[in-house]
Amino acid sequence: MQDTLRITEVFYSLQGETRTAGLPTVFVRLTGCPLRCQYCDSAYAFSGGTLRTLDDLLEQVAGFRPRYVCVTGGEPLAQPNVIPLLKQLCDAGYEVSLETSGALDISPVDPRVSRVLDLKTPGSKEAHRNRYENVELLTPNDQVKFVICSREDYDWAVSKLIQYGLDRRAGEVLFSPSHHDLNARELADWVVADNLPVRLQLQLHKYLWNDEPGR
Ligand SMILES: C[S@@+](CC[C@H](N)C(=O)[O-])C[C@H]1O[C@@H](n2cnc3c(N)ncnc32)[C@H](O)[C@@H]1O
Ligand SMILES: Nc1nc2[nH]cc(C(=O)O)c2c(=O)[nH]1
Ligand code: SF4
Ligand SMILES: [Mg+2]
Repeated sequence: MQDTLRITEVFYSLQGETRTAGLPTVFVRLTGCPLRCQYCDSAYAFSGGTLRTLDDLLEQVAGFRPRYVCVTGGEPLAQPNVIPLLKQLCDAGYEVSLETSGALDISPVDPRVSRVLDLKTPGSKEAHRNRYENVELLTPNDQVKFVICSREDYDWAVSKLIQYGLDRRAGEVLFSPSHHDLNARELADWVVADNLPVRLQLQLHKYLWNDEPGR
């Protein structure tokens, strides 16, 4: 029996988030997540999916001839075989990123991967799942993201930014409005008023393609 992963979708699109926003990227979305963030835009990946071998997945990714590959979900780290997948994607020469809730240990991830650690805010209703040991492991190749639902979430994110010196640990600190919960302009004005060392992130794919799966 070959190593397998449960996969919801593999698609080629423009990266809508993070430091590679706007760049053509292959997305590999793993099925299943132990969290239930109030705002989750990918709930269709909680169940279902198809069991795929690593070889089969690597071959499909190669068919797009990408430079960038983003492994997301669901929660990718909930499937142990994501670790060899990430290594093999790096070995194949792609620039690989991993989107993770940060509820699971990020230490086994290949150091060539840019880990995008989402620190869950109180507004997500899953902040109790944050594994703060992960914060100590961040390097300049990694990114930290806060998805912000309200002014209370913003104040909480600023307190974590200061408490952990996140802008010095990670290569990027991203503040993203929770789509439907918070107006992007309001968040932009707060970031400027407070002169924060963070990047406002808008989900480009939602402006381009609304909320369609596979885009
Ligand atoms: C769908 S999750 C999958 C990866 C992983 N489970 C996680 O939470 O990082 C990918 C990213 O989308 C963000 N996201 C989900 N729903 C969102 C929304 N309504 N508005 C803004 N960002 C959202 C998540 O917070 C996370 O940073
Ligand atoms: N275009 C596009 N960019 C993305 N970046 C992160 C995504 C995700 O769902 O994790 C995503 C997505 O679903 N689509
Ligand atoms: S951890 Fe990620 S996939 Fe899971 S519910 Fe939260 S946003 Fe959705
Ligand atoms: Mg998405």
